Amino acid sequence: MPTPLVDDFGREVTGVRVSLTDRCNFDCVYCHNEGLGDTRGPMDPQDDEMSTDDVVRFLEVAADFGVDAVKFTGGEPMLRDDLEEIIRRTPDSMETSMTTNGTFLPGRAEDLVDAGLDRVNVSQDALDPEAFAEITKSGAYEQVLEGVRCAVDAGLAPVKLNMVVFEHTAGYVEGMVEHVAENDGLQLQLIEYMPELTGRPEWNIDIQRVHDWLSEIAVRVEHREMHDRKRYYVGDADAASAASPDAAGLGMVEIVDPVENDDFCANCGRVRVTHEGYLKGCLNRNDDLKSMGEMTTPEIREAFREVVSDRVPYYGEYLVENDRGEWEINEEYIGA
Ligand SMILES: Nc1nc2c(ncn2[C@@H]2O[C@H](COP(=O)(O)OP(=O)(O)OP(=O)(O)O)[C@@H](O)[C@H]2O)c(=O)[nH]1
Ligand SMILES: C[S@@+](CC[C@H](N)C(=O)[O-])C[C@H]1O[C@@H](n2cnc3c(N)ncnc32)[C@H](O)[C@@H]1O
Ligand code: SF4
Ligand code: SF4
Repeated sequence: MPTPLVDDFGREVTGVRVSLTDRCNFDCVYCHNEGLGDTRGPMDPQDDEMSTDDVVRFLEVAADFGVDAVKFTGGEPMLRDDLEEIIRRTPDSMETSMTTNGTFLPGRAEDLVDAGLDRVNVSQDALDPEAFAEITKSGAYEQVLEGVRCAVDAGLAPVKLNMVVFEHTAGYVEGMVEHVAENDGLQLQLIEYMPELTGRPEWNIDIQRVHDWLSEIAVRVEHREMHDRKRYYVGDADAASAASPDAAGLGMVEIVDPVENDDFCANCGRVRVTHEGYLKGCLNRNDDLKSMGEMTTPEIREAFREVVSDRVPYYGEYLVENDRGEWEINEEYIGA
């Protein structure tokens, strides 16, 4: 296995997140679209998207640089008809996962597994059709639940449910935690609402309150190496001694809390790729986009080395805290 590249802050790059499209059939009120703004627009395939061959060539280079995991995302990655082919052609050395809104999983989940998909995260912000409709601007609640069932049936358990915690969803957190504790094959990922790219800071809620509550009810707590994320195991205390964290009665709840969190950024080892084929060192930045040119293998290699060498932690380096406790751009990077 090749040795991963390391950036100037000692962070090994072991994962890539590839946005396959910025099209989407939802219009979630909070959507950061992986840092690229609005998903609204035509739903048909667009000329600006990387071709199947481009994506595969990129993944081959990443694998040569020791990257061992890829996450396909978007927009809605399942709007790509060639998704199965991309997954089939992903290097075997990589763990292959996808984050999706779930609507297209019915009828396709098995094909994705056959193609080599290892894991899936499905966004589900509430167990309430009305709240779901208000957040996603879609009426596809039942379709998403069916999508989750199909993913479990196709062998993708544990399926991670992604829930953004913000003003509209705070009241549904407890119900979602119970839901994953009571149902085998599900895990929950509570994502702190990130206002950096969407505006609306008034929707923030204090994620520390969720940590505190989970610490009280959890039977076990772990730290994940990536981002130093906390994982809480909740449910039947007797199940705590069970060998598998997915044992019946024990649900795993992971918190993704990147906002103003320099520990999170200090443990961030993933490079991003936009649907148009630009490399990006950080979700929150658009001033570090790097073209891969015509996407030949040598050009991709060169751009990959450059993006890694230019990566900096967003909180703690790109943004620094001033005397008043406010985060401001480190002047080193202004106009960089
Ligand atoms: N700022 C920031 N946010 C992140 C990062 N990784 C994940 N997130 C947030 O968490 C959301 C969900 O991430 P996913 O792509 O579903 O999965 P993941 O948690 O990153 O990865 P797995 O746990 O391996 O499936 C992202 O869309 C972001 O909002 C990161 O590196 N930086
Ligand atoms: C941009 S979506 C793309 C994949 C797919 N369309 C989906 O919704 O799962 C990836 C993840 O980002 C999360 N997300 C989007 N905007 C966010 C924000 N402002 N803060 C935190 N998470 C956000 C979504 O909930 C989703 O889980
Ligand atoms: S489904 Fe995903 S990409 Fe689409 S609007 Fe919602 S969060 Fe954004
Ligand atoms: S540096 Fe921080 S904000 Fe940027 S992608 Fe990594 S964890 Fe997210």
